[in-house]
Amino acid sequence: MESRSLTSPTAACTSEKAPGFSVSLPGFPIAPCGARSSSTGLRYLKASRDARRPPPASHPVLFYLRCSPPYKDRIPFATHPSFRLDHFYYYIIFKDVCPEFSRKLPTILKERETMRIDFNWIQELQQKNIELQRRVTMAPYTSFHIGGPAELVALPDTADKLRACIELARRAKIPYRVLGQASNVLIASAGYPGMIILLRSNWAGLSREGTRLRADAGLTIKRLCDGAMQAGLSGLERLYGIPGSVGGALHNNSGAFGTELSEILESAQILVDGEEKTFTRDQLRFGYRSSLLNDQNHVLVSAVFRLTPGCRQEIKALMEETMAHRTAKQPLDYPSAGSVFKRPAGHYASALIDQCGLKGKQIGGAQVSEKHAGFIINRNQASSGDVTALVAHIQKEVFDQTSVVLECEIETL
Ligand SMILES: NC(=O)C1=CN([C@@H]2O[C@H](COP(=O)(O)OP(=O)(O)OC[C@H]3O[C@@H](n4cnc5c(N)ncnc54)[C@H](OP(=O)(O)O)[C@@H]3O)[C@@H](O)[C@H]2O)C=CC1
Ligand SMILES: C=C(O[C@H]1[C@H](O)[C@@H](CO)O[C@H](OP(=O)(O)OP(=O)(O)OC[C@H]2O[C@@H](n3ccc(=O)[nH]c3=O)[C@H](O)[C@@H]2O)[C@@H]1NC(C)=O)C(=O)O
Repeated sequence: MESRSLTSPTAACTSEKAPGFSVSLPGFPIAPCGARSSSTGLRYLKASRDARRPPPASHPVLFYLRCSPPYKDRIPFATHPSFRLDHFYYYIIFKDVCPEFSRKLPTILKERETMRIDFNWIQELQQKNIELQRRVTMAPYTSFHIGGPAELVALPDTADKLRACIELARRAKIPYRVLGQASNVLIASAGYPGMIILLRSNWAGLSREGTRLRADAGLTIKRLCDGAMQAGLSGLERLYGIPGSVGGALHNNSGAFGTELSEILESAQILVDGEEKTFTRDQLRFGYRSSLLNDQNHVLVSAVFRLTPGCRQEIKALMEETMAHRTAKQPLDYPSAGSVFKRPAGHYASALIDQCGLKGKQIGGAQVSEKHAGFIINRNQASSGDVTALVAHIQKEVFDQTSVVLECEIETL
């Protein structure tokens, strides 16, 4: 009975990405998240991060652990001060498959009672006056309106603070992501087990130097375009309406209507392993929806765009035309993350999806837009699972019917 209950969830475990840290209890090394320990003979199930319910009474659960503080009082043992706060997963350990652990647990708990809970990393950030929020539901921060709680959201407003967030996350082995407008990401409904560093209005300066504009990474593309228009500077008209930030847009070399943002980039200030460096456009190795910023060690701080003098009225008119075109073609009245798939060589993903008869296809609350097949819209309280199931369905159908592999443009966290 118990071994049956272990079988299928184990498969689910292995399919999940290992976030790069592990739980360790003295004397009982537990394998990194997403894997099963066999060398110690300790078998365990890494439960869904959604698993906030106590396990059913029929399960001989010895130990049910989730280490992040907000829920620890709901879960037996997790309240025990012996567990470090450097991991965020639930572990269900079954008594029968782990008699040795069961026997040693009281000793382990006693040993660890003397250990200090490691809140230090959060305190260190607080001491630097970095704005922090705990257990933030991410859905309202995303263009998809999907996403469960992130353990920590940090809103640094200086380069030193940004550096401190990244350094601490690395030192404490906490997963982290730098996000802008979160318009190109799908955040798991179960939440993000680490720190989201948000660069938004806290990081959104814009200044003019002749025909150049210097923009901070968190500035929205809309504000950048508005700034250019007001300064009578041309070059950004076709990018008007792109929903992201300068950082996110350069990260994936965003483009629309035949223009890519990188085309007008002159240089960029980038944090590389804690050190701020200046990169020229060529050094950033821009490609279709890719750049050097795809490497997580490179975080854009600010960018300088070289524009050309133009007529303010004409620039404004072209921006309005671009926006009207977008509104006519794209389902902007529903939450989405824009194009879900990159254009495969020689094809348009949207056209292939359309040809395969997938417009309107719905799984749960997620639907292939009837207006533009390249978009998945959050039609009705979609979960991240609805979206990923629909993505998989589209990829399979398109491959079966056309032999073309569709690669995701959106990033899943
Ligand atoms: N053309 C269109 O109509 C649409 C286009 N998009 C595109 O997606 C872009 C996403 O922008 P945005 O919403 O702000 O991005 P997101 O917040 O969605 O982040 C997307 C990725 O960009 C990276 N990123 C964000 N900020 C930085 C930074 N300062 N330095 C380095 N990497 C960064 C992150 O990488 P990591 O995880 O490694 O930290 C993240 O994975 C838009 O600007 C647009 O280009 C989206 C929707 C529609
Ligand atoms: C929305 C995004 O960017 C968009 C950008 O707004 C638009 C406009 O320039 O061009 C790209 O979309 P796209 O590849 O779907 O381009 P579109 O011009 O809209 O459509 C391409 C082709 O597919 C056809 N098409 C489109 C939608 C549809 O339902 N059916 C269909 O057959 C169109 O007729 C056209 O012949 C960008 N996407 C990618 C992955 O390159 C984004 O990156 O998130």
